[in-house]
Amino acid sequence: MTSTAGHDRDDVLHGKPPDVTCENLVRIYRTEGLEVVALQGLDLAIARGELVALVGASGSGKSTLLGILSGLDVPSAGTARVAGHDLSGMGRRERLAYRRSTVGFLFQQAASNLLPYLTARENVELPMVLAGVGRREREGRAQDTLEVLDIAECGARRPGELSGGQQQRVALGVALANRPRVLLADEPTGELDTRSSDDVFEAIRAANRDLGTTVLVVTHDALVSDHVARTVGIRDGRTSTEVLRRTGDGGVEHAVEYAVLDTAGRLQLPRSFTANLGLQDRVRLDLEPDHIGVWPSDAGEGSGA
Ligand SMILES: Nc1ncnc2c1ncn2[C@@H]1O[C@H](COP(=O)(O)OP(=O)(O)OP(=O)(O)O)[C@@H](O)[C@H]1O
Repeated sequence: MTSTAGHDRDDVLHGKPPDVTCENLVRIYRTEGLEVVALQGLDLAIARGELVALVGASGSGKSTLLGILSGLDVPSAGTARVAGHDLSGMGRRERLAYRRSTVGFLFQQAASNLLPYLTARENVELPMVLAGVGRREREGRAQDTLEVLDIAECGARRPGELSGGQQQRVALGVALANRPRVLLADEPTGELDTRSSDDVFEAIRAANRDLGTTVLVVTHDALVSDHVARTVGIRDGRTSTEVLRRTGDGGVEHAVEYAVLDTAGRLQLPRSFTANLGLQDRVRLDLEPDHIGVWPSDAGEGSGA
């Protein structure tokens, strides 16, 4: 078992300080007298320079988490920190600066937010113009960005003259223009065919590798979630599982699925396990020298192991 919160999980964080830290994050929506607990004590740590996929069923809290990390929403309780910013304590000015330069965003239909009368290059330069970056620096950075994302040949074309995948990569260039520490992507390949998805995911990987951008990508796309070193599963507003992939000797990839043990010692047992053994309400735990046994409450003493 492994946990993702805190600063001492070297196997997950590779010894680097985290860029994203959520501890016991809670978000409660109150509408018409009803309370929805969208995040219920979520823990997550993402190291600087990591690329992490976040997966989970509809309603599990993924968009709520991205809303908080993007600085649009604030948690009801718990802490969220991104690149040194405490997201619950930011004033208006810090929040604006945070959204402008610390985080970048890429959405499913990001391409539709490109300005149609500007070329790809001008679209990428626009956030730098707004941030007051000088012309020479702007042009150099736009060129670098287009090259890293493999769309340099599209620089002079307008969005209407580009494929869906190319448009999405230009949108990624816009998100990266001011060199954010962290990129938050919400279903960035959701609307694309396999080939274009591949290109967009490769561009995200290139940003992570060549620009050092820390990436959190929410996805239903197995092409993405099965090809990152770390996939975090979220269930009922908590991180519940993690799949870590390592390439071993001979280039063979190993994927190991872990349950997440949070800072309070809680873990979520997979539904298939609890259903299979009829576990509900309460279970009996036995501490063994190297593992913990979990039995149905009505199982006889000393069973199992
Ligand atoms: N503004 C809101 N007001 C009330 N409840 C909300 C609001 N936004 C989300 N919720 C509820 O919070 C829970 C988590 O929703 P969220 O949108 O974060 O899930 P999600 O994992 O992103 O789902 P999807 O994959 O469908 O986008 C759901 O029960 C949802 O109905």
